[in-house]
Amino acid sequence: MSLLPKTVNPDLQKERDNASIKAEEFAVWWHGGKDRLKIKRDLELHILDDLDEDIYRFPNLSHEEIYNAAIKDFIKLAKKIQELKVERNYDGTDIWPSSVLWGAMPAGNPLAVHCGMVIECIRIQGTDEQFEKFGKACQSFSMTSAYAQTELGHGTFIRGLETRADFDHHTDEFVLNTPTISSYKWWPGGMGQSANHCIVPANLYIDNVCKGLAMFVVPIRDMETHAPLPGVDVGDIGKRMGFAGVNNGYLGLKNVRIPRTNMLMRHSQVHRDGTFVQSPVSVLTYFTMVYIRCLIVRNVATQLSMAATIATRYSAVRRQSPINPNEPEVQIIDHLTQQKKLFPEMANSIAYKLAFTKLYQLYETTSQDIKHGEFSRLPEMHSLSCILKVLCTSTTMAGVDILRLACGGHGYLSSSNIGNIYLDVGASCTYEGENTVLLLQVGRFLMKSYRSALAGKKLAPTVAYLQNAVKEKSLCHWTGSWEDLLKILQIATAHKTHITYENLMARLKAGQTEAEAANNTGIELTQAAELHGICFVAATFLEEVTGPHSKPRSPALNKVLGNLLELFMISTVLKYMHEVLRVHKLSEAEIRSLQTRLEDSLKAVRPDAVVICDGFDHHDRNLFSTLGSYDGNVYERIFEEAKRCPLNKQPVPEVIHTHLKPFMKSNL
Ligand SMILES: CCCCCCCCCCCCCCCCCCCCCC(=O)SCCNC(=O)CCNC(=O)[C@H](O)C(C)(C)COP(=O)(O)OP(=O)(O)OC[C@H]1O[C@@H](n2cnc3c(N)ncnc32)[C@H](O)[C@@H]1OP(=O)(O)O
Ligand SMILES: Cc1cc2nc3c(=O)[nH]c(=O)nc-3n(C[C@H](O)[C@H](O)[C@H](O)COP(=O)(O)OP(=O)(O)OC[C@H]3O[C@@H](n4cnc5c(N)ncnc54)[C@H](O)[C@@H]3O)c2cc1C
Repeated sequence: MSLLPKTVNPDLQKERDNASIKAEEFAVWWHGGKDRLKIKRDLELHILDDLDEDIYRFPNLSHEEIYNAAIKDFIKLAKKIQELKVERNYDGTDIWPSSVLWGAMPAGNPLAVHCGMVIECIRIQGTDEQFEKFGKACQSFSMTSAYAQTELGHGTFIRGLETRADFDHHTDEFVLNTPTISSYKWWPGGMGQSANHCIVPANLYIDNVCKGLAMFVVPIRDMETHAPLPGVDVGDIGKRMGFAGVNNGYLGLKNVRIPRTNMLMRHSQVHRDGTFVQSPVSVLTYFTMVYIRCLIVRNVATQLSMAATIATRYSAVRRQSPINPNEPEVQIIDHLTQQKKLFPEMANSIAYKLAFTKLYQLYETTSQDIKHGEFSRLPEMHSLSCILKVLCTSTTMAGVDILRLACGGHGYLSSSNIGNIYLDVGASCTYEGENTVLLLQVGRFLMKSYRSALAGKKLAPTVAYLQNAVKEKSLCHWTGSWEDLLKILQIATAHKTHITYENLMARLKAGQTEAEAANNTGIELTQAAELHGICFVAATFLEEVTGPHSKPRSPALNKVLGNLLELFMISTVLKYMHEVLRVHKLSEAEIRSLQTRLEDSLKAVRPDAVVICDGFDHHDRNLFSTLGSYDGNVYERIFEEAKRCPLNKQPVPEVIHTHLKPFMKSNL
């Protein structure tokens, strides 16, 4: 019998009653309007309510059981979404790469890469005819696929990939091989047993001359029997730290033949006579990664808001220690240090979600440009998607752990679901470009931009601030306004960029090659990149709160957003104070006033913390947390989950009879 009360925990109810805004108003803003919020809720209602609950307890299952359950759940979801016939997600992205659906599959989704990455890859890299043939088959699931780029020996350094595709003039085919153990494809999501096709990036050879990287649609399993095709060695790579149901796989190819027309040929082509037509821009092969990096920002910001919701609701329900002796124990959310753990992470999730919206607009413009043969936005797009992917994933990984600590011992329970979120987010720091490697890419872009700024050339919009900041070595007058806080961060970034540039040049002058100098300047390049990203995120947040709004907001909601912005700006400037002080000598009194503002902003957020999290509007089934459900009946849920533990099924487990008792007896 369920112990769960039908009522909401009174402390949580009190929070909702006394807040300055209604959660609904925040939810409408957060989801970009009433219509979009409705799409999300309809989708959740349609897909979540009759899903099998057991998958949420997947830590109790074996690797194989998790995979089986994940496949079955995916099919249920897919059928329901097909019934709905919705095409766009609430944030304007395609319905398939949807963060709502992501949350519905807590052990991971063996066809996430198929839905989220491969379909877009075929759209970007394939011709319209190829999309008709392969893309549509993926959309309808008559074909299932994986994106098989990474090899056992190379993930980061794509130019080092060893898989080769040789053109056979006689048969009009490509012959694919992974000639060494290190060239085995390793890691692709869904490749183990789920996919019957792969997109394989491989080096293209014509008459034994390498033409560079191209992408090939390679059937790996029989369309009828699903058995591996001749020459294909495929399987699951074994348990990962997280991503339990994702079916990450390995793949070896030995003389596997595919028709020439299975090479994705939007940007480069091989004709029947073997003529090779080069892509107008070689890095277009990398553009699918740009797309996924954008989606990761949205996904991970959502995961941070999930963890923040769990920890904040729990902190409103949990009582521990009085603040004033002789008074009752307070809700732990009233301890100021607890607020410092919770609220900055709420603000971070908002900041990155807003940054995603801007990033995605740039992605859509850049994609349109590419279709029309215009490539000038690519470097900026690449740099921005890299830095936001890095900052959002690393901030979230650290933030989720802080939120876990904020839940004390119970945060460590598997049933809090924070551990699972942490492991998912941890993977995102590595996949789709390891974070340090991506920071170095951004550092490289900053060096180029700085050189252009020194030459008085026009810079790309997201680095345009460097131009002024280069001239303005410090702030003339410090008022401490949000605009000043942003400006000081920008000047600190320009300074960091400047000294990094100087050090790079000094190394070049001393005779180091460009590559050696870049390697030796790596630490500063990554630091400059991080600061640059922070400036973008801060500017976006500031613009949202103070700029002209497309949809009018109530003064109360504006105040709440202003409180969160204040917390974000002050926390950020304090975090990077060591860089700020290099360009502006803030006085002791000015620094103290920032500390006071930090404390005040926490207090300002406090009354609305629960409704802000309610406004993130996470369905209980997505959170699936004993600590974070809407009704706040924490202790009853923890108790119920303990009772469900498989070990408690019998009062005395078999192993006690067979081992522990005999051992105890032997020691009598
Ligand atoms: C029914 C329910 C349905 C539910 C559906 C539910 C669906 C739910 C879905 C939910 C949502 C989905 C969430 C995701 C989930 C994902 C899961 C996990 C996926 C993980 C997938 C992967 O993990 S897949 C492998 C990714 N693997 C990398 O990520 C390798 C990194 N490695 C590099 O990326 C390059 O290797 C590296 C370092 C740049 C050097 O490359 P390199 O050495 O060749 O190049 P250089 O450094 O020399 O650079 C030469 C010049 O190229 C420029 N440039 C470089 N890249 C450029 C680029 N991309 N665009 C433009 N320009 C670029 C550069 O800026 C230079 O420009 P310049 O010369 O002007 O300075
Ligand atoms: C959960 C998960 C899912 C994945 N899914 C897919 C998928 O679907 N398809 C796919 O193709 N791949 C997939 N991958 C692979 C993933 O893309 C790679 O692991 C990732 O790109 C990192 O590459 P790597 O493993 O070679 O790391 P490495 O590059 O070997 O990194 C190891 C260390 O070396 C450092 N390093 C490497 N190069 C440099 C450099 N140039 N400068 C400075 N430091 C450097 C890194 O910073 C890091 O500290 C997945 C990985 C994971 C973990």
